[in-house]
Amino acid sequence: MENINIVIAGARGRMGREAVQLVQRTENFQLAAVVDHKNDGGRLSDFDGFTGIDVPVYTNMANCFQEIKADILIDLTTPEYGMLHTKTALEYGVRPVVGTTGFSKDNLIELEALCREKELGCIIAPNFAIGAILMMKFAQMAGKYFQDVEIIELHHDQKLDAPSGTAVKTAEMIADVRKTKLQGHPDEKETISGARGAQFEGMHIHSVRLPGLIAHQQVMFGAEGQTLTIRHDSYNRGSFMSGVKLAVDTVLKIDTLVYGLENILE
Ligand SMILES: NC(=O)C1=CN([C@@H]2O[C@H](COP(=O)(O)OP(=O)(O)OC[C@H]3O[C@@H](n4cnc5c(N)ncnc54)[C@H](O)[C@@H]3O)[C@@H](O)[C@H]2O)C=CC1
Ligand SMILES: O=C(O)C1=N[C@H](C(=O)O)C[C@H](O)C1
Repeated sequence: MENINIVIAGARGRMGREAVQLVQRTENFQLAAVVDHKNDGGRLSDFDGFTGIDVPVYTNMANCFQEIKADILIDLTTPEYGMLHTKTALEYGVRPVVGTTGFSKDNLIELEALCREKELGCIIAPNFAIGAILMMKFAQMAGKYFQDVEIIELHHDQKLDAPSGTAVKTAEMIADVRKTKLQGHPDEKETISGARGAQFEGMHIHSVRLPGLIAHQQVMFGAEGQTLTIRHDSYNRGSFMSGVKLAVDTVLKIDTLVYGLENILE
């Protein structure tokens, strides 16, 4: 089995640390470098928690790809930098696996075109947890039969984006099959702004942020005399890693943009 050379952006973050561990313990995965917002020219081992992981740190993605042979970029940063990193990777012939959430529709359209132009694969996965993918697929199945749905996503209070990428993706998947409906009473009024949450094609999305939580989502459907609740819980960030591995293995074999792990799960 040939080695796969991987660069991780955001390696010192909550997800990045877990991804470094995944790469370290996977036989043919090789950590080539990391991209951080500080310590350019340093080594990852300079930072707490990375003893013995002696790879270079870059603050500039283009400089990194000019000096390092890489097959894959794993990006776990912020939407602004994630987009820049993903475009730079594709420009340098490196295939991105992106877990960073908060990309806009326009971002996805731009990246799809760039993948086509470069004939390179790129996987953008709002959620790498297999259970979360199933939750989204089950919610999509239910959305065909229930027009009334509310999405409640619950995350740790250090999360920057709301609603979560998973909630947006879930709403998009349901919208693909659901007959459009503006939910709730036509005359309903928020006496405190935001009480009914965000709206996506008439569906409501509610974002809960609390210390103690990791990543959770429940999709509630209602109809005459019944409700259906589909829920997924990630209790630790290890829950995302089998999906990251699947994405790395798969992105090498494709030459288009894939948005959502459900599209590659067999
Ligand atoms: N797809 C999935 O399954 C999951 C996705 N996420 C997403 O991953 C992203 C990161 O989440 P966390 O690890 O919780 O956040 P975090 O805040 O712990 O980590 C982000 C890291 O990115 C680094 N960073 C910021 N700007 C940078 C730059 N210009 N260059 C390089 N590194 C930079 C920060 O220093 C930090 O170490 C978020 O967008 C989050 O929504 C999180 C969990 C699961
Ligand atoms: O920031 C997080 O933690 C998570 N982000 C992703 C999202 O926005 O959906 C995936 C997971 O929910 C954890």
